[in-house]
Amino acid sequence: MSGHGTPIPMTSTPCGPLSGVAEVPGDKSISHRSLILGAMAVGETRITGLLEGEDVLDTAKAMRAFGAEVIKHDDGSWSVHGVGVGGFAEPDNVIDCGNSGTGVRLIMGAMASSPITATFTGDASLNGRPMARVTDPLALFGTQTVGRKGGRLPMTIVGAADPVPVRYEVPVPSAQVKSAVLLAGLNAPGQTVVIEKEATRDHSERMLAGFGAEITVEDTDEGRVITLTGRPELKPQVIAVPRDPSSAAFPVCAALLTPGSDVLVPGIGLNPTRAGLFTTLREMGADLTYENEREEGGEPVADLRARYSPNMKGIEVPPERAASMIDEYPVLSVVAANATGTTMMAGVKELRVKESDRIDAMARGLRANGVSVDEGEDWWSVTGLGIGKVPGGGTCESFLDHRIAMSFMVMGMGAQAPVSVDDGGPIATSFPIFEPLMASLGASVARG
Ligand SMILES: O=C(O)C1=C[C@@H](OP(=O)(O)O)[C@@H](O)[C@H](O)C1
Ligand SMILES: C=C(OP(=O)(O)O)C(=O)O
Repeated sequence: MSGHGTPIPMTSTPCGPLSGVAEVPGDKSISHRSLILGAMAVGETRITGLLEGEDVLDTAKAMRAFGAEVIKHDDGSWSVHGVGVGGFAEPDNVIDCGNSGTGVRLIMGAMASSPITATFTGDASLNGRPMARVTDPLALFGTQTVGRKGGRLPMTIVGAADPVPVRYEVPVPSAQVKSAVLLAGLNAPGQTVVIEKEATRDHSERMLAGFGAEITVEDTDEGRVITLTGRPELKPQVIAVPRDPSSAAFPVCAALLTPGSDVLVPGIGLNPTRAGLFTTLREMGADLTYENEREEGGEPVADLRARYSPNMKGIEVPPERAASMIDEYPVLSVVAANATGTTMMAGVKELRVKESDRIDAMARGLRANGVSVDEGEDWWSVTGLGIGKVPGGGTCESFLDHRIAMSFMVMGMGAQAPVSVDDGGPIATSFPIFEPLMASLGASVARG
């Protein structure tokens, strides 16, 4: 539950070379879904590689509150004893999802078509984020919602006693909205159809199929049409969570920026709906290779090898790539500052409603460290200074946002003077081993 504790200032000092193997934690999106779908299956789902970050641990707690048994074993694996679709019990207290948009939005969907009531809250960041994007489609199933002005948490959802299936075209590119509707559709009789104009991460579709739901995906002129048949009996699964590409982004980018570096980041999920950053970095001229490409647990996986890349050039990132790298723009902007020429990032309005307004948060911190940024409502551009030329020396606000804090720590590694953040506490939401992992590669990230 980020944002409840004392701020943890952190400073990253220029370093290099970084070398070694960076074993980043499990994928956050797949971890949330493993717990939620496990709770909606009948029997025991076994999970290895679960991300034990605060966001996912809050989802584990929530699944217990809805009646599932969630256990961590001594060998580090997890079990979820599910209650079946439609089997959720009414929680006897408020569900606190901490800092996690994915957690709260998916759980709202999962409970929406059951005759129970639940109240959701989060930290100051989450309580400022828009929830109408989820509660609007959930109302079509028959739920009622009472929240704060502007559709903000804390919010109570009265689940539909007699849910009806829906057909819904998602108005914003959001896998969270898509997934909330699909999860609600599980307990509605008949076919729920979700249409997305732009493809977003497809873990829910893949995992629902894995759990035995009847689900089809068609690419049509309307967009991706996903059809789910309600009221399946979900079968428990054995899940090996691949390592998170969004976490891999930090050691990868750090290696590109620090002289002499050569870092291997093994076992990274390279689902094409997630891999946009790596494509972009290669277009910029990064020395980034995929080794040992394979399939694990229904997801494409590879070992990433990143080496110091002194000759990267700014590019225009195609807007249609945005969804596949939406969480990676903050750290991309740090790489862009170390490239030559301008990097233009357009079609990224969604960045303004994440844990922070990420365009604003990065622009402030980049400027405080000597980098020029231009911005509009749905675009921003960074003027590259060339490798190693970012002055640094500034302190950045992290705005309760893990990705902002980690991006500025990476910036400090390749800058001319140390870079500080006012609060690195939120890093524990998605990457609890960030500090020891970066230290093991040779980076100098210190508290204070
Ligand atoms: O579905 C998911 O697991 C996620 C979807 C994305 O959010 P949006 O759906 O809001 O784009 C992403 O930013 C988040 O970190 C995880
Ligand atoms: C946007 C993110 O997470 P969430 O929406 O789950 O809070 C993220 O992890 O970058």
